[in-house]
Amino acid sequence: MPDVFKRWLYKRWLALIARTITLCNSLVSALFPCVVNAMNDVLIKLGFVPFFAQQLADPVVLESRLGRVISVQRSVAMVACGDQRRNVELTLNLQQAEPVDRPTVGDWVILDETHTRIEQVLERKSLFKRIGSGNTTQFQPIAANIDVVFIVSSCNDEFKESRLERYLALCDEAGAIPVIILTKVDLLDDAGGYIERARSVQSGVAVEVVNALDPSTLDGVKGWIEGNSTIALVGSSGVGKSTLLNALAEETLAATGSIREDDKKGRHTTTHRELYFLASGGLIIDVPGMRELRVADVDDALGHVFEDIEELSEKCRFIDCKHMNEPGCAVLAAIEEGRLSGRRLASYQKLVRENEFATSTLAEKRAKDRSFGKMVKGGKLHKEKTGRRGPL
Ligand SMILES: Nc1nc2c(ncn2[C@@H]2O[C@H](COP(=O)(O)OP(=O)(O)OP(=O)(O)O)[C@@H](O)[C@H]2O)c(=O)[nH]1
Ligand SMILES: [Zn+2]
Repeated sequence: MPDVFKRWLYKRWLALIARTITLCNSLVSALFPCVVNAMNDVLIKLGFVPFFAQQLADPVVLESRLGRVISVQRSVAMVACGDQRRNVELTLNLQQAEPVDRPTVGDWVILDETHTRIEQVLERKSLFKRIGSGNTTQFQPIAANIDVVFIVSSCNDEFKESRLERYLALCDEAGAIPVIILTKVDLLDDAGGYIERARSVQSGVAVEVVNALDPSTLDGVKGWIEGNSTIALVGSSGVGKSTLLNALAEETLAATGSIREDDKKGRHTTTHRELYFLASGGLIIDVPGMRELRVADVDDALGHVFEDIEELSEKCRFIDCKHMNEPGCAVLAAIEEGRLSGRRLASYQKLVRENEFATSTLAEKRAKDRSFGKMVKGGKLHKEKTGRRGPL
């Protein structure tokens, strides 16, 4: 399928999702007027859709105790609740939950009756997550309930195909639509080479090119912000995420900082994740540049991002071909003939290895946690029984 057609399909797909959401909203209003009274404009501007309404049995919760997480600092979260912003604590249960189950930016949450604590996190419709940095093998949630991810990269030495492939795999796993945004196009005579390279990282992926300092170049990017959709801005420090956010918002919402001249790296100006509201509609989560972006559970996602390699490997002589030096390897033949780059195969193999290792470590950990949970439960049960026996 030609790339232009795939990009067109992506845009149509986004428009279809927006229309479906509007249609669902109308259906819910016709069928459940009380729910919809509560699903007022404010909630809808916060990105509320029927997917979340279905999880709430009590309309009172909808009216007064539902909120969207704007930012989280340790055990305190800033939550948009109606027209107000509240600093609320996480309950002890949530503080002790697995990191991935704790509230994160973009989550819909239910507060307790005093509006001082988060009681529950609603099921997410999407979640961008990575394996946390350091020695951990736990998922760290980055942004929840996002529709589109702007993967930002600049037209200079920072640009790396392998980094984009990693972001694309995480985005696919998250269940969001990826758009690669190339910034700093004003510093080049011709950005054609960067555009070509960006398009080569996933068949049909959308690529937009901007000078984030010049609002007149942003029409293509704005086309991806439909209604009250939520967008996550990800990419290395210094690529211009906060600059782009400010330009889209037409006001200074986030601080920006200069980059180092020698290696074009940023200075990690943005230090925490935060959800911002655009006056024109739409919500944007600015994510600080992440030094490490480890993947897990991206088996299917790698199949989508590296569709070309997976298609070629079906023609390899051996079904378990690793494309190292096996005879009859269709992938190596494609490299030999210049139809595939060696860099892309190396990047694919690296991600496959990393994914296999991290996914099996996670599975082991989950199994251990389950058996530990059973042991604790067993012990508690025993105590309760002993307690009840009392006088014996
Ligand atoms: N010439 C030019 N400079 C840009 C562009 N986008 C951003 N910059 C500059 O690049 C520098 C870094 O921009 P930021 O917006 O702070 O980058 P960031 O991605 O938010 O960085 P972190 O907050 O550290 O993650 C600033 O000096 C911006 O003015 C662009 O399109 N063209
Ligand atoms: Zn092969």
